[in-house]
Amino acid sequence: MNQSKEQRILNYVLQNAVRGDPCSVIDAIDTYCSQKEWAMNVGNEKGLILDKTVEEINPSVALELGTYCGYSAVRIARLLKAGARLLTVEFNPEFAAIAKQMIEFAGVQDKVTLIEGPSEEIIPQLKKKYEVDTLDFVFVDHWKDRYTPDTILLQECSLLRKGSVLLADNIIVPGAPEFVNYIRNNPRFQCTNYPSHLEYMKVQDAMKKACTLQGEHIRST
Ligand SMILES: O=C(NCCCOCn1ccc2cnccc21)c1cc(-c2ccc(F)cc2)cc(O)c1O
Ligand SMILES: [Mg+2]
Repeated sequence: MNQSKEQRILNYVLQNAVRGDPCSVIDAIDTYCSQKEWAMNVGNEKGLILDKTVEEINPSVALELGTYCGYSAVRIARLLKAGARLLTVEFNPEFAAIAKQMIEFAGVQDKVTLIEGPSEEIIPQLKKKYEVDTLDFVFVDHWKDRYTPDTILLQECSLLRKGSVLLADNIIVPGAPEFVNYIRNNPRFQCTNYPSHLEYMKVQDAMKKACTLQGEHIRST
């Protein structure tokens, strides 16, 4: 049975990166995916936008929707302060298995909880099963038609507070038009656009940051 692309990416990292060195893992994935086989990691250009957003927020509790091979989980986790944690959700079991090995090789496993399953099932479990109060940061990078329903679900589950920040990948390619429409017209969010390029390509893409202006509050009247 021949190997999957994701297995080849992991093998390349195991042979070319340094165990316990997250930056070498990130660089190895970017090298492989720009020279050998394209893959849907956020990549280095958008990765720098992700880094700056994480450093700005310095989150204690972060959520990622869409782990894939673990590239952005490693990117986020390497920047987290002692005691801070990242919960990352992956729907595809094969991808989750690859990501688990990637995260462990990078040495960030103590900061990362990898959860396998659909976001619409996992999000309502975060408070009770995963002992989350509210989320400081959410990186949204899963099915593009789930960006809006899951942003609504996060609010319904009282997981967003005043100041919680969402960062969404792929605003242009593959695109998340209904999310752009939803978040732009929602007074609860303050948005910022970050034009960039599709990972490893010269194609235009963008990320959108949405800051929550008001969290869960008792509805007056
Ligand atoms: O599709 C993409 N990502 C999503 C993966 C599935 O996510 C499924 N998934 C992961 C957790 C999770 C939790 N609940 C439900 C579904 C859940 C994605 C696609 C492209 C892309 C751009 C150009 C192309 F020609 C082809 C592809 C680029 C990206 O950066 C992406 O992120
Ligand atoms: Mg993406």
